[in-house]
Amino acid sequence: MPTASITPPAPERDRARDRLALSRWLLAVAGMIWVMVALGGATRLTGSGLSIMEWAPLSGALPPLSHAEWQRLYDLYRTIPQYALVNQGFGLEGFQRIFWLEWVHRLWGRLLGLAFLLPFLWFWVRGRIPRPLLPRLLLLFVLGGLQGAVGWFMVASGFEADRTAVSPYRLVVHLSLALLLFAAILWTALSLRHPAPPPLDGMPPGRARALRRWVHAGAGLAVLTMLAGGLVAGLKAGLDYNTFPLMDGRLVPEGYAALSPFWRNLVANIAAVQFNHRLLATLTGIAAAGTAWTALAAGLAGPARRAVLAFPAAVALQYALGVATLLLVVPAWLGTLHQAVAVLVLGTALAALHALRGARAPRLAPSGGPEAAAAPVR
Ligand code: HEM
Repeated sequence: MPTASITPPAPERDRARDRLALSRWLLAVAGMIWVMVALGGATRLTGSGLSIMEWAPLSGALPPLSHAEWQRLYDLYRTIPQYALVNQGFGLEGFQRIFWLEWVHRLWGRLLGLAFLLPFLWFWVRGRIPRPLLPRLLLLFVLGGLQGAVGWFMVASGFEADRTAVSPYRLVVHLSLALLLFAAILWTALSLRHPAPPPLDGMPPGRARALRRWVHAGAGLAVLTMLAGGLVAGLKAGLDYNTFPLMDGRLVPEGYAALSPFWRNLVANIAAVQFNHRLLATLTGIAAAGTAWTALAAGLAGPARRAVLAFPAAVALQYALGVATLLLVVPAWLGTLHQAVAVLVLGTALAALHALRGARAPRLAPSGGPEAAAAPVR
């Protein structure tokens, strides 16, 4: 196994260059995760997710190359309830239509693994990865592999008797791990690129801390909204109550507490799950508005201003997309867009928090200087 001792440690002045190169690589990986989430949404919404009934991490990289192989996969698919209950008799052509998206989704996952592993090994062998960063990168790689396994665990739930879709809970786990990976990789990339927080010019410390609290609240609420959104998607709850803001003429739907014990409503009751998603989204919107108001009123300027204001803008867009998705009864393209923009919301929240690190601690070395380049990656 290669070690950092193969190449002598990079001289001090090269560290900033290494950090930039590492950050570019990780940003590209984060971008690929974003595409992966969008592909996952499209796969789910076009009913393609259960079309490949085998987990073959290596040999599955090749699509079926002969008629016999297509027929074999189609015959396998015909054994599951989704075929009998949803796609009965749609023929080999119909099967091929749903096959490709799932195949591309899995292929993209393999490419993502390579886009992480190969540059990682290259940087490592050349001694360009700061030592404290190594365990984090290794952990991220393991988590990425785990995500593949969780994906299969989720898909396998869709083959069970009487099921025509995957388990909503496994879907939420799969979505959560994707968001966690995206967040960790983006944060690491930002910390490599900007080891020191940007100055919060002209902002009194009290105001800066208040702003940071708003963004924190907004980011936490946005994450909860996303998890609730995963349940809405998993239970296909977007196909009911297609009015806004009322649900069946009421602000809180009548069947909110229909299940017993009560906690089951939070995860298994379509009315409650959809209402909770709307409520959390609205609270996220309020925190985002508070963020924008505080930043503008305090006259936040420079790069921190751009980073902070991008968050409320992304939330506003996502809110509007959510309402449109609901009113139009979840067309696949719009549902996919809503899922993809959720990642944008998370990304902008993290970028805003990253830009506001200076609000919680005294400033470190000036951005880009040698001391900054040697700073630990947080
Ligand atoms: C901050 C605002 C919002 C965020 C971050 C957000 C996030 C999400 C996420 C992550 C999903 C799940 C995607 C998946 O796992 O497949 C989702 C699904 C959904 N959201 Fe939102 N959402 C927001 C606002 C809204 C609003 C305001 C509405 C409607 C009133 C809405 C309606 C829906 C619907 C109907 C689905 C299910 C779509 C499907 O089946 O693909 N969302 N949302």
